[in-house]
Amino acid sequence: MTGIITKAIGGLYTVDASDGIFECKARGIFRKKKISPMCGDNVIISEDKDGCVIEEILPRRSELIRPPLANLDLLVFISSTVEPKPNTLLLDKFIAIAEFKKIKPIVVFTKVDKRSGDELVAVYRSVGIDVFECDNVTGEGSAEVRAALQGKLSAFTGNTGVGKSSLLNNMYPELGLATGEISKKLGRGRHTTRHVQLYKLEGGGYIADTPGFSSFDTNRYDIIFKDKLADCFIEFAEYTDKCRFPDCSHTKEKGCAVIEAVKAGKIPHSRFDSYLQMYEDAKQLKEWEYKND
Ligand SMILES: Nc1nc2c(ncn2[C@@H]2O[C@H](COP(=O)(O)OP(=O)(O)OP(=O)(O)O)[C@@H](O)[C@H]2O)c(=O)[nH]1
Ligand SMILES: [Zn+2]
Repeated sequence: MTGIITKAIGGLYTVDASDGIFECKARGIFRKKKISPMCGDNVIISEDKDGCVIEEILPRRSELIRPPLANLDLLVFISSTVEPKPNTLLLDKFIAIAEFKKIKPIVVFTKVDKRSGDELVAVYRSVGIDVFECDNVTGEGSAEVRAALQGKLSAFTGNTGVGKSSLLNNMYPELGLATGEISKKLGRGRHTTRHVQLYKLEGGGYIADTPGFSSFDTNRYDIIFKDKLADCFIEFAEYTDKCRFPDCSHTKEKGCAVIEAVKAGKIPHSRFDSYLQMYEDAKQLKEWEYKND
């Protein structure tokens, strides 16, 4: 039987399989190989008189270590247009990390009833990122986000107060009804538990409750090597091979095609500013400090 791990606590795994939900232990072989099953893992399980066992972990599409989560398809970044104020540097940091991890980033601007998100939306759309606008008071925009999440494994992140819970409640009223305070829990700023958990969505897909992941504290997660950073800004791709110097850092060089594109208005200034800032941060770090796990 195959299934997906929806909870992993103390060596006990909850697996959602076609035949139902099973509590499983892992084969000792995993410990020997130093791999441990994670939430989001697709696994093959077997059942005997002693209970259920995870026999095999299928290849991962993506992998996050903190929080431990496999096969995440989408990282959804929620940002308010007003209060708390949008912070493009933090947003770009998270988008870059998602790109680095081969997870698709999605951006949602909330509170558009109070302030238009048009300018921000234009920036991210021009880059080629999927962007949504939501007014969580009326629920406008939530159906579009929900449709984008259908059939995927997604995680939400965003500063406290941006409207994560409100959006989740608008998108999945059934989740709230079925499980009480779940959607509030999913959106909470300060997590009380340390465990990742997946919630199954009606119509297919899962949402990850990722403790500690909801605040924009990127430094605690991953830092991208400076020579890999440009690849994480997807709109740079069509210019980087046109730079005069093959080892161009795209920060100040003569004949840098990326800088030319910024000047010509083809790459948004705010994105380039974020790149420069992140490049500076990456330069400060010694190699052993990187945790590109
Ligand atoms: N006007 C307006 N208010 C909103 C919108 N979305 C959320 N709010 C309000 O903003 C406040 C914070 O919303 P929450 O949904 O609790 O935000 P959160 O991101 O879940 O916050 P944490 O749980 O602290 O992480 C609440 O008072 C909401 O009513 C919106 O689109 N428009
Ligand atoms: Zn360059």
